[in-house]
Amino acid sequence: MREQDADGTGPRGGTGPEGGSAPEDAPRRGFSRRSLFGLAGAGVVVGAAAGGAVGRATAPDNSAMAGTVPFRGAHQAGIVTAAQDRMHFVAFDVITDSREKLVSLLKTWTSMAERMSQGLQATQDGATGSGEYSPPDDTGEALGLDPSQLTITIGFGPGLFAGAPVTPAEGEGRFGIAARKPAALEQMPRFMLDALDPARSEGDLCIQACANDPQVAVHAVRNLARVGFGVVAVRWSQLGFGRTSSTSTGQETPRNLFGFKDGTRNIKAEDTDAVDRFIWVDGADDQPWMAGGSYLVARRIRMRIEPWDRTTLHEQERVFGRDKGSGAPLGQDDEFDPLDLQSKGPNGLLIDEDAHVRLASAEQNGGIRILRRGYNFTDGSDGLGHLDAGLFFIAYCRDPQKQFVPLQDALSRNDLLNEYISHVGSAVFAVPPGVSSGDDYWGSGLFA
Ligand SMILES: C=CC1=C(C)c2cc3[nH]c(cc4nc(cc5[nH]c(cc1n2)c(C)c5CCC(=O)O)C(CCC(=O)O)=C4C)c(C)c3C=C
Ligand SMILES: [Fe+2]
Repeated sequence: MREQDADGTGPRGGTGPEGGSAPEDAPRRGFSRRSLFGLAGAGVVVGAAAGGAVGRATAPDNSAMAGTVPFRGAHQAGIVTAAQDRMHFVAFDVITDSREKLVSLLKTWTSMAERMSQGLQATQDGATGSGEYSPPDDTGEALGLDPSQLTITIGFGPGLFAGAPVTPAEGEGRFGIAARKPAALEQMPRFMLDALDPARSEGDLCIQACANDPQVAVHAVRNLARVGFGVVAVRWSQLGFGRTSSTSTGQETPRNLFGFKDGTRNIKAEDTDAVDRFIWVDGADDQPWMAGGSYLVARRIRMRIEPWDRTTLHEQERVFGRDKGSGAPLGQDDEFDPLDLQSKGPNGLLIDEDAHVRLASAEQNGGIRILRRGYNFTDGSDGLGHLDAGLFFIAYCRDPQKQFVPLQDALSRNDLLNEYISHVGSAVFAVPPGVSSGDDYWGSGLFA
């Protein structure tokens, strides 16, 4: 992150705020301590892969640190963007009833998010430019760090549309937008075995910051939260340290904390038919302001790693229906071999009737698919001698009621995985389309 940009228009050599900049266009940053480590890390991964050893699928290489992801476009970044290695997710309560203050914050956030995605400080004055007698405009912990493919994605929760109006307004609700609430934006129903903690659930707004450097993601969330003082309050937040799915065919499939490859049959950005069909909202679906947007479902899923670690390999593979080493469907050889749900061995179905992949498959669910973009987490201890570890599951879909809800309903009833997991947090957000040119801002269509 550069200390200050000279003209406020974007990074040197970049394509400006409209086009964003591709990784190749990113500003050259010299050899900081961090980028030397990045190069060394890349070397190790390449070397290991060439030797046939098991490398770290999610290790960031130098280009992953230096690159920027375009902020503007028809869709927000951070959805079909190749999943970065780190995440900081935060849900906010809006604590004002002033529509004007909320809109003003959304405009400020848009400008800051665009700058930070470009590897710039949150504002032009930054950490040191607003004089000795004012609090710095940027908190400073990302100074000297690379952009790290930071993406910042915003979502609007159901609560934003609700509440009694303070002053009579067009569409009712506390911000006059109740009539614009999409039908798809309903809180999740209660699923079987849900053990939800209200303090880790719901929220009026969310920010998903993903990057290949954890400090870059945390810096982004922290600075947005900082300027939201008096308008928003942090309700809950979650750090994620390793992606649990691939969203691009160019990415190696990572592993979750149960040690299994996760994301093999995820929707990939290159499959544009599936992306259009299952992720992006169409203008005719419901509320026109959501055209080009999507819906985000977040589930904090605790994974009982201690009993899992005492379970035999055979049982672990039966639970998922896949081979632990290769990731292949049981009965097949390679990770990407087709899932044959009918194939039988001497003891019956090779993929158990209640195996996770069977119950979650499109074949078993009327063709439904979702985009998975989750992260591993460990958050200290549960106070009972266990690690509080799990998967912060993030799904993007065109209509959560028609995609996530039936899928999770089926899983919650019969999934063999249920013995080892527990859903402890839940939230849903409408993710508006991307920001276009000029003065456009996050949610402009909703507040127009
Ligand atoms: C409601 C949706 C899903 C939840 C919740 C969920 C939790 C969950 N999943 C794993 C690990 C794996 N999931 C895999 C596949 C898979 N999972 C879902 C959906 C949910 N998972 C889908 C739609 C699929 C794809 C099914 C298919 O079509 O084959 C896999 C296998 C590899 C892969 O394809 O990704 C693993 C492994 C965990 C650990 C977990 C909760 C903690
Ligand atoms: Fe899954």
